[in-house]
Amino acid sequence: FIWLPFANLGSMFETLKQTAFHEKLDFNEPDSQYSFLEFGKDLFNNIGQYLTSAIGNDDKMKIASNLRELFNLTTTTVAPKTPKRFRPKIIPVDKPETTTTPQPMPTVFTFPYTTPQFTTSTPAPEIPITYDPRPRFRYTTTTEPAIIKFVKTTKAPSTTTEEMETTEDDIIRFTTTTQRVRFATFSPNVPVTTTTTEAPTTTTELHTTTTTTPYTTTTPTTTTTRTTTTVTTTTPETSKALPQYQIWPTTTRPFIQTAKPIISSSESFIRPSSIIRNNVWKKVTPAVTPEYTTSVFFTTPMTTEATTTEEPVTTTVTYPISPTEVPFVYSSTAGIPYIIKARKFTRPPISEKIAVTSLPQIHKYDTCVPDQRCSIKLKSFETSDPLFQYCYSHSTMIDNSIQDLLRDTQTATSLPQHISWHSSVTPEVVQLVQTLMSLYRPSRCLVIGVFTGLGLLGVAERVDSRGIVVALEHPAYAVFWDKVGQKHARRLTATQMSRIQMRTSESIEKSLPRLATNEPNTFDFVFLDDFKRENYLDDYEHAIRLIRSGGLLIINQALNSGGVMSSIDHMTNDDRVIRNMNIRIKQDPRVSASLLPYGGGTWIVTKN
Ligand SMILES: C[S@@+](CC[C@H](N)C(=O)[O-])C[C@H]1O[C@@H](n2cnc3c(N)ncnc32)[C@H](O)[C@@H]1O
Repeated sequence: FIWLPFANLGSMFETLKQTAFHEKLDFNEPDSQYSFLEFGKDLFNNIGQYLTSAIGNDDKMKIASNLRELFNLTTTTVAPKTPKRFRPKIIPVDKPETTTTPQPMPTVFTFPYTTPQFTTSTPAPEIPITYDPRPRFRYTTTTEPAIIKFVKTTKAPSTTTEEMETTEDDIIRFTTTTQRVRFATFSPNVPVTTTTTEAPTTTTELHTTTTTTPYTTTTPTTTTTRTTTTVTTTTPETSKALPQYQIWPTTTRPFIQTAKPIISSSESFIRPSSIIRNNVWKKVTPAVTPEYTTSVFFTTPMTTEATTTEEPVTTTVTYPISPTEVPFVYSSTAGIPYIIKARKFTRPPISEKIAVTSLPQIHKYDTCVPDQRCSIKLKSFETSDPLFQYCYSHSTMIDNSIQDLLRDTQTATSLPQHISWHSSVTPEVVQLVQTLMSLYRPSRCLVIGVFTGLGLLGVAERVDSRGIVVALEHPAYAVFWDKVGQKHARRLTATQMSRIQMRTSESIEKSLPRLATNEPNTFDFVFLDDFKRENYLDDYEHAIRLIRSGGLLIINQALNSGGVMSSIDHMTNDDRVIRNMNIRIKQDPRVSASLLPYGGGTWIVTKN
């Protein structure tokens, strides 16, 4: 009674009455402790008004006590109400998470490290972390079925033979294409040297045969002369057709291919033997090798011309043409059929400009420049810093097939403008992933972002023999795995290959939350290497939900080429998101994590 507000006793009694009503207490019962409410309301109203106007607070308390005695009221403790139904705690989604706990001042050394000095011009304020811990998408379906893809490719050298009829008047012009690959060697304190290597070539040979067949009609005897030219194309084995180079020699310095192939053309003219008479291309068999697609175009109809000779003549002429990696065979005479061989997938026609601009730029690891976006090159592709080169070159060498895949990624065609082979994970990170995976052989692995599959194959090699590797990729970019990565997946055993579950039916923004909703806490290992860095914060949250306690998460490209250290004015959007993610990981009580300045910046995160 005395705890209630004292301003207006009348309304106070009204309130009590309401309470009693809600508690289902009958205040009209004479025995009820609330029975005074009904009769005393008006009386107390008057007393209340009097008290309010006439006396001070202390006196009010005394009077209240007297009134209690007067009406023989006992103070009873009312049991707290049990909540009628569960009310979930509402977590603010957009509010920034801030740490309010004051950090003790370090005495001996500073940890975590202080803000770098180079950002003094505009001190970077803390960027609010806006992340939504709830799944964005709710799906009722179960996990989508695994799509397991197998590739079967042949890599043996192949020879194809095409036969055609031709004539001496016809000048057959062969455009031969030489591929030269420039690549540079660089290592600590050694200037860049550029070497040019001739790519092994395909040889084409012409064998011309003329057969004259007599046949009898009327006098005189008529014979048909038919000239056949055989074009034999020999394609060397793919692996030999590409220049050999190594990324991680264990004993010598790193030797990195940095340039793309330059294609130059030369022409040679061949006049077939004078015996050849007929201008007829009789038969053209498309040369289909595993590496080539051949298109055959005919622009003239087949004709035969009969001439009179005494006896059949057979002659063979051989024209070796070398090099002809991508031969164009056609006639100088209009209307003569020609053959165009489509270019090999891994050998795109690359303009001189691209080849020249792709020569390596040597970056030394350095501090950032004030008033600019910070750009630090740390990847083995880019740095010539002695420390990093030493570390990278002394790391265990990744196997040849991963080097081959990297090389094919470098020369792969049809890369959209915004993707280059630089999007590929670096070999040193694949090495790091494999080393960590060897420690505890995870069973259920997830690779977010596949591209040509360098990381995916690295993971597939180390996954436990009973495990699986789920790989998420955008449908629009799945082509790189299909066309480049899968070719190299043949080095995996059939069981290793069958462990890869490629999911490319929807974008990561959809597939990852769905997976996190359906299969939380089930993955032993997650490799996050998404191209869309603006999703990194969300991806991190989903990845943490997916990983079991004790599981491992590796995040590639966590420094965004140093951009995360820029002052706020010079940050790109991606820099901001990755910086927020880094802050989030630093503050995340669920994990224990280390950020290494290795590759493009690598997070090693374990879930507690
Ligand atoms: C940096 S690359 C991954 C490199 C790869 N981990 C490797 O081992 O070389 C990023 C990949 O994420 C994919 N990606 C980007 N945005 C995506 C999205 N929204 N959904 C699905 N995949 C996406 C891109 O297609 C690209 O292949």
